[in-house]
Amino acid sequence: MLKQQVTRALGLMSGTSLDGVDAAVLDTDGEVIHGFGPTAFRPYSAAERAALFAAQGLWQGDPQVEPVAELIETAHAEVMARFSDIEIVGFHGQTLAHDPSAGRTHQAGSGAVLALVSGLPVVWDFRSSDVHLGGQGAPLAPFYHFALAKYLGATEPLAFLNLGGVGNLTYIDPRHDRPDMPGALLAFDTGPANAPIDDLCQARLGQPRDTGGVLAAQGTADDALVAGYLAEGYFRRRPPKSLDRASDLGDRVAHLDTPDALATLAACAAGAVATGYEHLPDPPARLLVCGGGRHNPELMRRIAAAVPSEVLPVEDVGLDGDMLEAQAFAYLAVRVARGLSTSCPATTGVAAAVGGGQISHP
Ligand SMILES: Nc1ncnc2c1ncn2[C@@H]1O[C@H](COP(=O)(O)OP(=O)(O)OP(=O)(O)O)[C@@H](O)[C@H]1O
Ligand SMILES: CC(=O)N[C@H]1[C@@H]2OC[C@@H](O2)[C@@H](O)[C@@H]1O[C@H](C)C(=O)O
Repeated sequence: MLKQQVTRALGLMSGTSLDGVDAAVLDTDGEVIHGFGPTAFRPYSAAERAALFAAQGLWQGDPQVEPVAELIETAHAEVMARFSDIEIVGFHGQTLAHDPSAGRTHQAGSGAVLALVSGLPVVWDFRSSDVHLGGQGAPLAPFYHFALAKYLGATEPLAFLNLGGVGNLTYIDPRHDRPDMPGALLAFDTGPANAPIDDLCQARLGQPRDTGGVLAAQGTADDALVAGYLAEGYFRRRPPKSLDRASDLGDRVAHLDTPDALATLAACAAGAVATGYEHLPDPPARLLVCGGGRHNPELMRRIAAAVPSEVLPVEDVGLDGDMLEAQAFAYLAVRVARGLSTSCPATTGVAAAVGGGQISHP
């Protein structure tokens, strides 16, 4: 087991938006953040994206997974080769399927292969033990968000919002000493965020996203559709709770023209965040936003209008919003190596604080 020492860890994240592999170096002992290192992004080609999209819903053991896992491992090996002086790697893999109610989650790609390729210890399969113990298996970034709140010197509750393919919200009370203490954290997936927007753009326009939210800004949201959607079970259910990439939002907006459909999807994503606030102990003064959705001004405008917090991209407090999740898996890798927990009842609903992930050595 790793001793309590500052370790240079590389985190690798390939998220539900299927845009590419984020890679970021973090210096940490698994508790305190000591510094941030270099970062890299390795985009998926259109063909790789299409293969990952087609593989959504596949479980471990399906023969169709093998070529997709190879694609994922190759892309990650390429980006790992750009780094030096790394001591340990946190490899998230690519979520292909997620059904915590059945105790199952699937992050494709083998950390054992990457350990052999890189010659480094690789921590991976972060979510399985959590779902085996009755947890949602997600979100896992909250323990890192807690460490970031300490790093920022926060003394009052604040929240982080990640706007990836799916959105997730973490409420932090930094007056607590440890992330797994009751009251220190509350976290959950808010709802679909960029994934339905990207899928609609891909299907109708052959482009991967609504860059800058330009099209959504030209449309009018169908407020009745948004209100009906947000009245449904998931949004009302108390956390912990998590989501798969899949949603039926594309079908729901199929009758709308493209700008109106995109405005409606942005309103659903923003409304899901605002509805999520109903589950927080108190509205935090500041909502710090990371993930690709913060590059979409239309999404950010709608969130700022819908929540009683100051809404800021994490860059406003000196962090890197494109690399925060990759840093999170660097942080969690060091925690796993030190035998520390990576989730707790308030973040995933797991029965007790648990450390996820297995370690593969070269
Ligand atoms: N300039 C931009 N304008 C609009 N949207 C953007 C822009 N840049 C990125 N995005 C959106 O952000 C997405 C990528 O976000 P991010 O990398 O945070 O997601 P992810 O980590 O893959 O997902 P998750 O957090 O759900 O695992 C893109 O797919 C796109 O929808
Ligand atoms: C099953 C899965 O991969 N979930 C992702 C997804 O993308 C965003 C949201 O849904 C979050 O719950 C999680 O990722 C981040 C990194 C997390 O675990 O914190």
